[in-house]
This record gives sequence, structure tokens and C-alpha cells, in this order.
Amino acid sequence: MNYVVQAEHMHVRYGHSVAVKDISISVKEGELLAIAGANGAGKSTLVNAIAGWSRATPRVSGTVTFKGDDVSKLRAEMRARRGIALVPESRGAFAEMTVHENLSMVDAKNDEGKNFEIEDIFGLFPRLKERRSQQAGTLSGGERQMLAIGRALRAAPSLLILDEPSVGLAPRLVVEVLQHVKELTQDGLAVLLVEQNVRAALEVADRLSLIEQGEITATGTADEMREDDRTISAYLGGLRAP
Ligand SMILES: Nc1ncnc2c1ncn2[C@@H]1O[C@H](COP(=O)(O)OP(=O)(O)OP(=O)(O)O)[C@@H](O)[C@H]1O
Repeated sequence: MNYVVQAEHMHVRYGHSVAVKDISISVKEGELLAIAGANGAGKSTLVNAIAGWSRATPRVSGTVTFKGDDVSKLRAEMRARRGIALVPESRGAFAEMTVHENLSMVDAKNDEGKNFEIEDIFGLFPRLKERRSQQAGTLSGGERQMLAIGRALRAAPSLLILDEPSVGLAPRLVVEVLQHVKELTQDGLAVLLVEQNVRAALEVADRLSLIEQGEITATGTADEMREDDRTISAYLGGLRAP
């Protein structure tokens, strides 16, 4: 198995409160694993711990193995250089700068010296090319999400972690953004997708895991999860996904 990332026994606490309880997940080359769950379930905390980021000072234990190496002790910047790219929910583009400037200013070299040229990013997201001179702050939500993904891709990551890319997007744009993400897996990129919209996630995911109160309560292939009674009643409004 070509695992890109294996996170084992991840346990994260904020003070006395445990946000992630002994979770193990892994993603293979070219695979898209979706993590779904309600607000506050621990999704962001889990993926931040894998990338080495945090919004505060959580206590993290567990092992993150990335392309065969233990990166658990590395800082976020070092993990990023190894090829772990995280697009946070806030997306993080510079509003006053143009699309092109936002893509130019990224430190695009990874440890292997590989990167995506801006024209490659425009090839993936033609809408960004059309808007290359537009200020990022004036882009639509979907376009801003594409820009955030484009920025993350510049350093040619092996693992792309997307934290709720569909937040604030119209349903049509959610599908468009997720389809672009899905296309990227065809070249071997591993994707870890945090998504509250389970229906949308099941359209593109190879596997889906549900998190409730910091624990994985169900996991399976997209086909299995479409038939899973708990998923259907809790996340698909009682209706089976098409
Ligand atoms: N910096 C922090 N300090 C204390 N508690 C925190 C902190 N960040 C998150 N938490 C708590 O940890 C739990 C998990 O939060 P997390 O943001 O990981 O959930 P989530 O599943 O990503 O939620 P959402 O879908 O709303 O973004 C929540 O109870 C949250 O209040």
C-alpha cells in the first residue's frame, strides 16, 4: 500500500477538554478521504494536528507518518516543506492583492525542489486565469476557495488537506470546487477533505469517516456510507444519497 499519510492514535486536548480521542486515519496515494461531523466534533483539530498547526496550544499526542517518515515532532512549516498542504477554513488569501500576486508570493519550493508554475494553476482553474488581475477580496466565495487551493498547490504537495471548502458557497459552486479537487487525485495527490456537507463529500470521496465528539463512529467506502443507516439518518436527512 502506498500510504501518503498515516496518523495513529491522535489525541488532542485543550486544557482539560479532550477534542480528539485516539483517532487513527490514513490516506493512500490518489485517494480522497472525507471527514464529516457536526460543529465542534473535532474535525479541524484533527487535521490541524496532522499538519502541525493549531489555533491555540493544544496538547497533541500520536504519530504522524508522512511518506514513510515520522513527522510528529516537526513544526508546521517543516511538514509543509515535506509536502503537507493545509487550506484552513479561513482560506487566507490577501484581499488587497490580485489573484496573480497572491499566487506569486507563495514560497513555492518544497524539499524536493518541485513546484507548480502559476500557469499550471491557471490550467487547473481557468476561472482564476480570467481573473488574474482582479483583487482577491472581490472574488466570489468559490473563486476565493479556488485561489486558496491554488496557493496550496504551488509547492506541489503530496497531501492536500482542505478544511470545509464548501463553507459559504452556493451548492453549484461546492460541486465545482470539489470536482476540481477530485481531478487532482488522478495524478496521485492524496486529499483529506473536512466537510459538513456529507452529500457533497460522498460525490467525490473514496472513503468517508464520521467524527462525533472527538471519536470516529463510522468509516467506510463512499458506497458503504451511502447505505449506512446512521449516516443516512444523521447526515442525509433520512434520504439515501443518489
Ligand atoms: N483553541 C481552543 N481552545 C479550547 N477549545 C477549543 C479550541 N479550539 C477548538 N476547541 C474545542 O474543541 C472541540 C473541537 O473543535 P473543532 O474546531 O476541531 O471542531 P470542528 O469539528 O472542526 O467544528 P466546526 O465544523 O464547527 O468547524 C470543540 O468543542 C471546540 O470548542
